[in-house]
Amino acid sequence: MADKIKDAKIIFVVGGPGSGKGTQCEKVVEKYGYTHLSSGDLLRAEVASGSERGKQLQAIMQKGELVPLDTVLDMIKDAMIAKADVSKGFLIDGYPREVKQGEEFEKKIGAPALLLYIDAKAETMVKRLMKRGETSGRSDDNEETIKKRLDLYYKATEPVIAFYESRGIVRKIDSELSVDEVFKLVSQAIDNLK
Ligand SMILES: Nc1nc2c(ncn2[C@@H]2O[C@H](COP(=O)(O)OP(=O)(O)OP(=O)(O)O)[C@@H](O)[C@H]2O)c(=O)[nH]1
Ligand SMILES: O=c1ccn([C@@H]2O[C@H](COP(=O)(O)OP(=O)(O)O)[C@@H](O)[C@H]2O)c(=O)[nH]1
Ligand SMILES: [Mg+2]
Repeated sequence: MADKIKDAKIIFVVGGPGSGKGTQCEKVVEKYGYTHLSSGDLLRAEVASGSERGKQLQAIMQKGELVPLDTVLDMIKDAMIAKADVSKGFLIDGYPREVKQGEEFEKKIGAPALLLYIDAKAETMVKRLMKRGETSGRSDDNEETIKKRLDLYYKATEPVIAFYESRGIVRKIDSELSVDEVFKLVSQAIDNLK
C-alpha cells in the first residue's frame, strides 16, 4: 500500500461544513486529474446501500456527530488502494476531522504534502448550507444539525489546522470570495507543490 501510493501527492482539504470543500475539489479534479475522496460522500454511499452498517452511520450523521475513526479510515484506504495505479494525487476532503484521525492516517497510509484550509465565516457557512438543504436531500442540512456540525468543527477540527501548521504545510484559502476566485488561490497552492 505505502509503496503503491508513494509517488502520489496527498492533499487534505479541511474546512467547516459548507465552506466549499466539495465545490473546490470538483474543480481540482477537472484541472489536475486528482482523485477526489470525500469522507462524507463515502459514508453517504454506505448509508445509501441500505446495509446494517449504513443504518448505524445514518443515525450518527443525522445528529452531526463523528462516526468511529476506524470506519472512515478503512473506507478511505480502500478507495485509495483502488485508485493507486492510476492516480497522481489524492484530495482527501473532509478528513481529518480531529487530530487523532490525522495521526492514524499517517500511520496507515502516508503523510500529506499540503493541507488546504478552506476558510469561511460561520454565518456564511450556515447560509450556504440552508440554501443547499432546499435541494440536497442531505438529512443533515437542517438548522439543528448544521449547528451541531459547526460546533464540532470548531471544537475538534480546527485543532487539526494548528497541528499541521507547525509542519508548514497549511495553505489558508479565503472562501468568502467567488468560486472562481477561490479556485485561483487553490490552484496557486497546488502549483507550488511541483
Ligand atoms: N457564493 C459561494 N458559494 C459557494 C462557494 N463554494 C461553495 N458554495 C456553495 O456553498 C454550498 C456548500 O458547498 P460545498 O462545496 O458542498 O461545501 P462542503 O464544504 O463540501 O460542505 P460539506 O459537504 O457539508 O462538508 C454549495 O451549495 C455551493 O454551491 C463559494 O466560493 N462562493
Ligand atoms: O471523517 C468523517 C467525515 C464525515 N463524518 C460524518 O459525516 C457527516 C457529513 O460530513 P461531510 O464532510 O460530508 O459534511 P460537513 O459536515 O463537512 O458539512 C459529518 O457531520 C459526520 O457525521 C464523520 O463522522 N467522519
Ligand atoms: Mg462536501
